[in-house]
Amino acid sequence: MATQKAPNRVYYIAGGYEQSRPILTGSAAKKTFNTIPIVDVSNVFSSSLEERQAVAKEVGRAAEEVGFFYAVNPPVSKAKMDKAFEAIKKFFDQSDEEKLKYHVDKSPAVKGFHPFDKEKVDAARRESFGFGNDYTEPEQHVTKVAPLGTVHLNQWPDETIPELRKVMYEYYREVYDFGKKMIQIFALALGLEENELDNLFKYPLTDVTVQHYPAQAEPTAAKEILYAHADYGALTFLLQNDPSDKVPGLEVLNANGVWVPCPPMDHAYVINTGNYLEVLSNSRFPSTVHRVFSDSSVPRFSLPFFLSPDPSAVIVPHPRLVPAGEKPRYEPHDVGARHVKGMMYARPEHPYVKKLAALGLAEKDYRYELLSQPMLAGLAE
Ligand SMILES: O=C(O)CCC(=O)C(=O)O
Ligand SMILES: [Fe+2]
Repeated sequence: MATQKAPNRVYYIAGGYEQSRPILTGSAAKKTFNTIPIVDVSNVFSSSLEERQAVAKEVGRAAEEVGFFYAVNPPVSKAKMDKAFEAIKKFFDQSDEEKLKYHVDKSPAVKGFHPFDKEKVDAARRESFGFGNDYTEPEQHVTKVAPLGTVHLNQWPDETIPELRKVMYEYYREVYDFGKKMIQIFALALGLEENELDNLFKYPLTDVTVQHYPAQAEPTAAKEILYAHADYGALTFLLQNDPSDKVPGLEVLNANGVWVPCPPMDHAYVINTGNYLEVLSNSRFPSTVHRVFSDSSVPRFSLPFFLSPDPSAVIVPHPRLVPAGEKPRYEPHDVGARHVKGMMYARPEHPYVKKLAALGLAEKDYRYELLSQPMLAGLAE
């Protein structure tokens, strides 16, 4: 974080770096969004290409102008969304001792429970529980069976809250299918063939990271409880608290440096494009900056599903989206290598990261199997 911040600029983290932009007012203000668009996605699985194209057109407009939209009528069961929230609340309600049994330090891919950061007393307070792609789990065998030598990445409280794994997977399977379908919708939105991006998302990296921002005993002025950032993956599908809880929170930054509220909407997703789609689209679909801003007078839960390309994929601006005679705006992004690098940067104290660092590998040799198949990487237990 920079020490000196100019009052007329907004600061955020994007692409792993702190960046900033001016707050533009009066005649300097640009034409930009002031609300989050709403797209009815009930036709994404329609058998009619025309109907899917119609959704894609609206998605494309929202992605280009805002980078965020509410997806109403998604093909994911409302009851499954509700059950996922209920079970996860039960998880967070447990004692610290119980929750710490699933500490992210115990997973080579940093899945599990992430406690409050005790050192940052005055900063944003949130704890989280995450799981994602782990093809050793039978629940994911419909997608892929892990090759020999793959270790468990996820951690589940099967003994204390057996329903957590069950309901999370019931939810996951639906949001996963929706996510893959949305990749096709985004392909159409970019003027590509519907299945043209599918080979980049065959066995994608996924993360469901449930966030819990507890209510604070002492009321404070509203502040950033999740720092301003742009998402790293391809697409994020966010569910927030039940809107009847009246918990505001998410805010999206427009081109004038103004924060636009994006409060919960009943059983609707907030979908936003992350860095990989920004690269793929040669910046037509920006990865828009957002934050969580709240006075923390009420607890807040959020349930994002992060979809990234396959760890073996290398993402480049699609050749048909780079104007003739121009250079692509981005260098190739090696998904697996970036994932490992990002983890090593963000979690230098993680026991597994320390082992990895001790190997002294060159960044070009980073690959996802270093996490999922440590034996093959020479990191046998
Ligand atoms: O908690 C939220 O609603 C936002 C979460 C988010 O932006 C993120 O984890 O990237
Ligand atoms: Fe985010």
